[in-house]
Amino acid sequence: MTDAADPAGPPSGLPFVKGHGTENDFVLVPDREGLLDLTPDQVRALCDRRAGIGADGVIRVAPGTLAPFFMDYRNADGSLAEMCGNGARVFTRFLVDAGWTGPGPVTFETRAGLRTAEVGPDGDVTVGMGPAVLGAASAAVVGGVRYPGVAVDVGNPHLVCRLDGGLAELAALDLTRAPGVDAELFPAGVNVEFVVPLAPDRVRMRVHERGSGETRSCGTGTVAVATVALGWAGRSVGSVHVLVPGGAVRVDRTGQDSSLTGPAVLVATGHWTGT
Ligand SMILES: N[C@@H](CCC[C@H](N)C(=O)O)C(=O)O
Repeated sequence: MTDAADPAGPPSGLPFVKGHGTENDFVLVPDREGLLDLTPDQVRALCDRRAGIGADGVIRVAPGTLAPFFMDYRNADGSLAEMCGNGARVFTRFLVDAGWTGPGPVTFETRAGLRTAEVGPDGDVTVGMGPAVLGAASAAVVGGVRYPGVAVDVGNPHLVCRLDGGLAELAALDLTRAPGVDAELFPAGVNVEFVVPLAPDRVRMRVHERGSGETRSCGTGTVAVATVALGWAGRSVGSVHVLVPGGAVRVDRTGQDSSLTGPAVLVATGHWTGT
């Protein structure tokens, strides 16, 4: 019998915490000393929903060089990403609940730069998401149908496509495979959002994430979508409620910068004894 299977013995394996933000789920690996070197194979094994813990991505909670903490985010396929909005909320929830930081604002490093986040009185977490910058017009192809869209850089790449066929068209999209995109415009891949406007300040979306497939939510994606949706209403600032399969978040855009507010929940802790 191994230690991990023996309730009387000390736990062995890699300590982890499982959490999610609007059902975009993550395995967090606390690494306070910055000693761990996660391999792409380990990330894939942790994210495996049948043979592992199961998640859309892995977040190593590590020390930063420009700030006390570094959010080291990896997609489920083992690839690195610059930023993860839902992950940033869950990362903040972990830092506060674990006592690594106090209840006030906390600044941490991501591959897209420094971000500041805070747990609000209602338990929701607000993250300063930095600039969201509109790019070129492009399109995504799903099931042979071409959906026009626009590129948005939120630190990571997005393509936001508006659907005019309403919620039925959104629900019918087959996102089990990656949408076809312009590989020259997106040489490092892209996260693709499909959006239906519901009101000037309310939209519903689905997303196919680079490196993870269809997920129940994407925080950077909601910021990209809100930026584009405000433009449809002839605005560049304001608040947008974004409904995703896993819940709802609010994006507040002030100038080029945005903040993202929504839930962040830790659901389990344990020791991973896989390889
Ligand atoms: N789910 C995340 C985004 C994660 C990274 C993305 N898949 C990429 O490769 O850019 C979010 O909540 O923002």
